[in-house]
Amino acid sequence: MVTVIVLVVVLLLVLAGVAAAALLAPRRRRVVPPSGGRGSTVLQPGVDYPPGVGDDVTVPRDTPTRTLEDLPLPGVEEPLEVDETPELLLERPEPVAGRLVRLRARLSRSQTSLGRGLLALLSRDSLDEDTWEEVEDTLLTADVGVGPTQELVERLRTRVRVLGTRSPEQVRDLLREELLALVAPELDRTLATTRHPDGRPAVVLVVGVNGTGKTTTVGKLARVLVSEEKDVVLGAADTFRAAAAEQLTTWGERVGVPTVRGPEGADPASVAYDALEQGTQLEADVVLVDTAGRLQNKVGLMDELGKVKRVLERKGPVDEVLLVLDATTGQNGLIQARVFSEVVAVTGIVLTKLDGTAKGGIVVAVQRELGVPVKLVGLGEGPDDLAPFEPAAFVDALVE
Ligand SMILES: Nc1nc2c(ncn2[C@@H]2O[C@H](COP(=O)(O)OP(=O)(O)OP(=O)(O)O)[C@@H](O)[C@H]2O)c(=O)[nH]1
Repeated sequence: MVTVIVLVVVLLLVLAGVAAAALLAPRRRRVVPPSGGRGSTVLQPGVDYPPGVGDDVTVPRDTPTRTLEDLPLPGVEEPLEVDETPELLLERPEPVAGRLVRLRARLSRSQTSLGRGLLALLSRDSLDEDTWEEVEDTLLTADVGVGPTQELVERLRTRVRVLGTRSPEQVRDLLREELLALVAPELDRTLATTRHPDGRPAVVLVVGVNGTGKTTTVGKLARVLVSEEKDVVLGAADTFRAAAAEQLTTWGERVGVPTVRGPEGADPASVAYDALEQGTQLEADVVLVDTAGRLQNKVGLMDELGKVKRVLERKGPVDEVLLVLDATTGQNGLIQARVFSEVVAVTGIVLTKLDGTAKGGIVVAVQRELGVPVKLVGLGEGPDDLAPFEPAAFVDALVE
């Protein structure tokens, strides 16, 4: 009997406790916003959900009333917010095919002394030692480099001897063949810009000394990729120079490509990583990362570049490391190339400002130096003045 009374009392106490808890608990329906992006905005009681106990029900007068479509659905990930330029205002980049042909006039104009100079020398009736020395000087002046120059002169000497009398056409063909061999047409110059099967975008890291044209090249390359119908995301990891991020954003906006940037002086590696994250979320094909122009003798800065690469590699290997070299700096460019290749494994070279120098021979020298192909050439300041490097078209422009 006593046991029954105790059980009844315990039961009554439990019921009373439950009732009290139900009365005291705030009647608030929690709406959990999806993480990140627009979903992280603060939800307003009375706007987004019915006000509960303890909620401030006074809604600011200027709070926009949200429609049903605006409300985030539970469990539905919202897309990342990307500023988009209206379709009508976007520029249409020029197709890539045949660009080098369009820019050929510029190339041949700047390389007159190399191409025409050699043709004139080799067309002389008798090729004495002085003439061969002039041939050698012409090649060296154009930055072909000592080794390749000696090789070429040797081969030309042999072939001219075999030919005997030569027609201008024969001389041209001979020179074209030999210069082409020197430019190594067999090298693979394709750019790795295809999304990986696991959905990861291709990552292209662009490095080089300041002023060589890195930011401009990233902007131009974005246009090349857009013209190939690729989805691109830009990473402004040049946090050293504030204007660089601005410059890159403008390049992107012109063709509707988003740019990820950080505050001035931010860690470049974290900006690069964020760009890759966004690229992945937006299902982009390629993420192009611009880096700060850094002097090759600043060990700390070079370390920083290594860090950018390592951080990107947490998601998978970096697909391309493009080293931007200014063709007008000649041998100095070679020194830079050597230093950069020690820090990051360079996969391709972009030779800029070839329109403003007679030193086109640097193509040969830098490929020899690094064992890496020149993949792109800059031939002007215009937005579409970047062309894939085509050895045959390049040599034709020299000897035409
Ligand atoms: N003529 C010519 N000028 C070029 C070419 N490429 C780049 N430039 C110019 O070179 C200058 C420097 O280019 P940037 O892209 O700002 O150089 P950067 O390497 O990014 O410089 P930092 O951001 O300081 O590291 C700009 O005035 C470009 O217009 C080219 O192929 N031909």
